[in-house]
Amino acid sequence: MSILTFDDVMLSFDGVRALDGVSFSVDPGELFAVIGPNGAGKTSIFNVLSGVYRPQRGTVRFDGVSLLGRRPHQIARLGVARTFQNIELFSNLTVLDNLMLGRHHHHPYGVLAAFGWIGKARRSELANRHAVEEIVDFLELAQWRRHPVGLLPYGVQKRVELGRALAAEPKLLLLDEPVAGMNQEETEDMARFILDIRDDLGLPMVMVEHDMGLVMDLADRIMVIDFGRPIRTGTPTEVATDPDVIRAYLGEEHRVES
Ligand SMILES: Nc1ncnc2c1ncn2[C@@H]1O[C@H](COP(=O)(O)OP(=O)(O)OP(=O)(O)O)[C@@H](O)[C@H]1O
Repeated sequence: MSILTFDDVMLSFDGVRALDGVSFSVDPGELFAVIGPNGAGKTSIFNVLSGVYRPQRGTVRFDGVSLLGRRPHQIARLGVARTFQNIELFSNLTVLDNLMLGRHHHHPYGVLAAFGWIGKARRSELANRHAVEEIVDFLELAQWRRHPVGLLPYGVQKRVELGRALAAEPKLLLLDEPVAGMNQEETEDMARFILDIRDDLGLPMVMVEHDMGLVMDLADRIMVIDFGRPIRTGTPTEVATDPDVIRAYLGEEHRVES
């Protein structure tokens, strides 16, 4: 039983077809990657998934409910968390405070305090702090926990952003070019954390990424798209040896000998 299904999704802007009959599904615990050349429609898939764009045709279902017509914050509340190509954190706030903000929908104390339930609010705050400290340990952020995010190296900031997404305790994680702009060491660290998220937390992920090596190494399955249409969906080996994929996108140098 899939956790996410995209079925025959069509999205166009003034006659430009960004997505033209895209279908795929993601299984529980699966790391599913979407690759394709510039303008192929990768970001559009994420924007449909997170409620930014509404497709003209097709269905999108997550955990048994339709996502179409829902606003981004409603989709987030259903358990879909996202990281962004450009870091979206509060650079003046510390790592801990940014992670706490990732738990905002676990923060009932505005209302509780208004009714005088301060004790309960305090317990909720402690539970949130505890959850955030677990993420700090998991992503090896302890040495920076009280540093303002804006002063940290780029690769660490991207890791904090991943932590902010995890802080929401999502059921599905969308990773938008998680290693874009990273050096090799930062890329290897991020790859390790992505694998830990899948293997230790069992969290399903959809990843859009240009770094072909990373996608081939990490993903369980890959969908290759071009001009808004899926060319091939399969395991890394199946995709890398598919003649249509090689012709359309990968180039001979990426061919996996089998
Ligand atoms: N808001 C928009 N208005 C008009 N056209 C758009 C809009 N968003 C996307 N498109 C068009 O849809 C197509 C797919 O774009 P999309 O950004 O999804 O591709 P992409 O694969 O993410 O590209 P990149 O790798 O460059 O980020 C492109 O032709 C793009 O110009």
